[in-house]
Amino acid sequence: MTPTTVLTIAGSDSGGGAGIQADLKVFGALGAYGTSVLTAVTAQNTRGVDAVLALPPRTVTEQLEAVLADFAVRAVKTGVLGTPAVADAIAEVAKAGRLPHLVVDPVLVATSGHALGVVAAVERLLPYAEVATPNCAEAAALTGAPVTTVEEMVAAAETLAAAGPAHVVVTGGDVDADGESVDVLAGGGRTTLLRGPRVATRNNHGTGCSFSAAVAVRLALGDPVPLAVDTAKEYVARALTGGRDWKLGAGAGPLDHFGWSPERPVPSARPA
Ligand SMILES: Nc1ncnc2c1ncn2[C@@H]1O[C@H](COP(=O)(O)OP(=O)(O)OP(=O)(O)O)[C@@H](O)[C@H]1O
Ligand SMILES: Cc1ncc(CO)c(N)n1
Repeated sequence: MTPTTVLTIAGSDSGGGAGIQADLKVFGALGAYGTSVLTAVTAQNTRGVDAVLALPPRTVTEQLEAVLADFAVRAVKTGVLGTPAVADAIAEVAKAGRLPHLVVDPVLVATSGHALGVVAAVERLLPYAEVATPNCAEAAALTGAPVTTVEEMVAAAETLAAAGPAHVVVTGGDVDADGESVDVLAGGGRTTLLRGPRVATRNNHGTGCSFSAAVAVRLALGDPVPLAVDTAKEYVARALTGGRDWKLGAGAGPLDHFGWSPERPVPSARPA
């Protein structure tokens, strides 16, 4: 048996809950072999981001070429891109058709408010995405319209899907929709609401990274986009539930990526 290979192009989170570290955990938990291209190094913990160092485009390209030259990469996700120059370098490779099943998580701002990316960089890559996964704040920055309700999430997902990516999921981690957590999937002329119970926890660091990484694994394993997104939402809900009472760090703690917690009532995401 040879595992399916997935690639993350993202930044390092020294606290281990988001970024490259979260992605590699998700890949392993969902049964894929993970490779990684580092774009930036953050000094970060559960309380916030203290510093960000973007790597030079050449260093990113060298890592990317090393991985692509030696592994049969079946899906790719991107997170923090660092700079527009790095985004350009990655976009060149995507344009050449060398980044299959590309999932672009347009990371702009950490939950703590620290800037992690710029719209100008994200926009270079979005046209090549099979799935883009902005949260509400990112969808608002990309469309220029407010995104705070489910109706506004639908409008933003449809606007973004009409402008580049084949599919867009606007994730609603920050929107409490009557006790539910609702994501909106738009693409291929259809819009679907994904609903699941909202997990009450402070430990939500890295939900967006984990979600997009899970989508990439499921695409690599052959799921069509709606099923991949549905499965990823369910995975994140389980990981949130499992880590609900964890005390790792004093701020927003990480998820239970590997399902270590013994009692995990399993909420299910269901398309509406
Ligand atoms: N409290 C919660 N309960 C259930 N699902 C949640 C909760 N918070 C987030 N999610 C789910 O997690 C996934 C990621 O969404 P979210 O909007 O939190 O991403 P994000 O803001 O980019 O995350 P982060 O920036 O913290 O990494 C979505 O499927 C969303 O519905
Ligand atoms: C490195 C990194 N990537 C992404 C996020 C967004 O959660 C973060 N906090 N840190």
